[in-house]
Amino acid sequence: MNFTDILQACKRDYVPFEGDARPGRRPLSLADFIDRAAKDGRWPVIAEIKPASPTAGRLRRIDDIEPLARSFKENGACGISVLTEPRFFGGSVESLEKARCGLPVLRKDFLFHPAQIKESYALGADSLLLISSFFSTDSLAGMIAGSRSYGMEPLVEVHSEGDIERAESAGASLYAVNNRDKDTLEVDLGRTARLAPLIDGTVVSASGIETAGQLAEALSYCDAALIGGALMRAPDPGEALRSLVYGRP
Ligand SMILES: O=C(O)c1ccccc1NCC(=O)[C@H](O)[C@H](O)COP(=O)(O)O
Repeated sequence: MNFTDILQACKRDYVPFEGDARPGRRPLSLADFIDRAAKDGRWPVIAEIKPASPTAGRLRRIDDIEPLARSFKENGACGISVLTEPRFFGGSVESLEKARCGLPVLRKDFLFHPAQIKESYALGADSLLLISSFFSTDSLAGMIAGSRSYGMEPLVEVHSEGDIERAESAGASLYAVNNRDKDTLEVDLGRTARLAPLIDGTVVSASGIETAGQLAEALSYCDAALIGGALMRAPDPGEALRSLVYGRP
């Protein structure tokens, strides 16, 4: 089950959003919260809520998202990433609203359709993930512009130099280097070291970061890190986050 398989399944399951966008909400800026954390002397970490994953299976039973999100905020997170894909990640779109706690909430999903931008805004997201390789340059530019029309700066995920070129041409400013291979799903933290220096913008290193040493290494190339599995597997996810955010090796 690789990225392409998951995307195809998401396309098959997709029901177009026809709800109301509930205009008037001003999304929070992930880049601003990343800067703020760095200025406060915290390691900027986006804490991810991920009940399950294709590589790990069931990670954590989460009966109540709200206290988990609050504990991530209290323990120094600069943002909350919420997996909303149900079949492979055990997520739900309702979790976005529940995760709102004064930090920017990222909708982490395999998004592909322009209507999903309005949907993400309506559901309470402050940002949304766009995986560069899923789009042509023109369609990615359209998705980025569409997100900005709702005040959301999308996090554009790259896996290769080609993905970076497409994202730059499409006008991205907030990037995630995903250390997980799209085909094999293997993690290579060296990808952050190779790709982050090629990017002009705010850069987040995502996937496979488990220890304070790995976080420090990632942050020597990037502005922030996105961590899911290591927090979901911990007996106390807030405490695990705290030791990463404040416990510099
Ligand atoms: O997490 C997976 O197993 C996975 C498999 C296939 C496609 C995507 C996958 N994860 C999505 C993510 O990008 C991660 O949840 C995120 O970067 C956090 O990674 P981690 O800290 O390794 O849980």
